[in-house]
Amino acid sequence: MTTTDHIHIGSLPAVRLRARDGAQATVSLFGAQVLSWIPAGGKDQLFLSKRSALDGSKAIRGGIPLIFPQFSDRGPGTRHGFARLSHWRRLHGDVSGRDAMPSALPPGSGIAEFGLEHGDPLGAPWPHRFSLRFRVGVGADRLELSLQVRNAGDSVFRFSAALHTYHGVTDIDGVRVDGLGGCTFLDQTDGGREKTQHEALLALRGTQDRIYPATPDRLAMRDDAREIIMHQTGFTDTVVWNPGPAAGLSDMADEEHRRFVCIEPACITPLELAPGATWTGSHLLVCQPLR
Ligand SMILES: O=P(O)(O)OC[C@H]1O[C@@H](O)[C@H](O)[C@@H](O)[C@@H]1O
Repeated sequence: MTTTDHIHIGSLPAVRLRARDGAQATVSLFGAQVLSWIPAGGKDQLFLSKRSALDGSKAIRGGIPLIFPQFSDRGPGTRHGFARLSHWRRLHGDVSGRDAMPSALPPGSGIAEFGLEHGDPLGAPWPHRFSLRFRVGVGADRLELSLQVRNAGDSVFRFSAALHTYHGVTDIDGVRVDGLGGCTFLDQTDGGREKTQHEALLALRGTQDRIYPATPDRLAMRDDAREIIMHQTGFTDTVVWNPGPAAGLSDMADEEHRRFVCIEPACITPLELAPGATWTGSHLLVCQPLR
């Protein structure tokens, strides 16, 4: 049986989805942020900082923050957009067939959909009429995420979007990212300079903040215990971020930077959306234990 429990994480209302095979995901309504993903028979794959605010006073540090409509400080609005700071609604009804992407989830998966519209409190400062739908599905070894952006107004708007996934790892030194060899990237730690990644496997050393435009739609992240295969559609770019030891983030404990790497499917250069048009970006994560 699939179940959905309404729970609280800190003081934030959240939904826990449980698939028939025991796989589960927890999604905070604050930000529609996935905070935990446990594949069937496995353990949590996501990092959540011990020092994260969990009361809606600021963005949650960990899980999968949903970035919209601005990436980082690349625009006049809220850093990384208002979606991660907004209170979303759980949408009811049949959500299984609505998505543009064919689902790779097995029968008996847990699925829920969340919505945010213009006019919702924090969306108000953005002067465009929009409708966001975020679908989360979990089952077996996989987590499937799909973000739909609709222009509900009568003029074109531009937006960026990303799924800022914090992959939990045993230790950052043992992490390798596969699939970005030969790709160019903008090195955010070096004034945004364009460089090429010559090595086939990316090792994470010190501070890393890279935007890879036009990435392959399949990447993999490996640490000592498992491999996470990532597929993205709609999202054209990938961001790889780890703050390193010197970042001094107030919502992260000492040494916690060693426990995650962010690999983010993204559209950094703003996309244009015509009135009535819809854009969909999807992300599929598959967890494979290493033998
Ligand atoms: O601290 P924030 O706002 O969650 O941002 C975290 C990081 O997010 C990454 O996506 C950016 O590339 C980094 O530059 C940024 O530091």
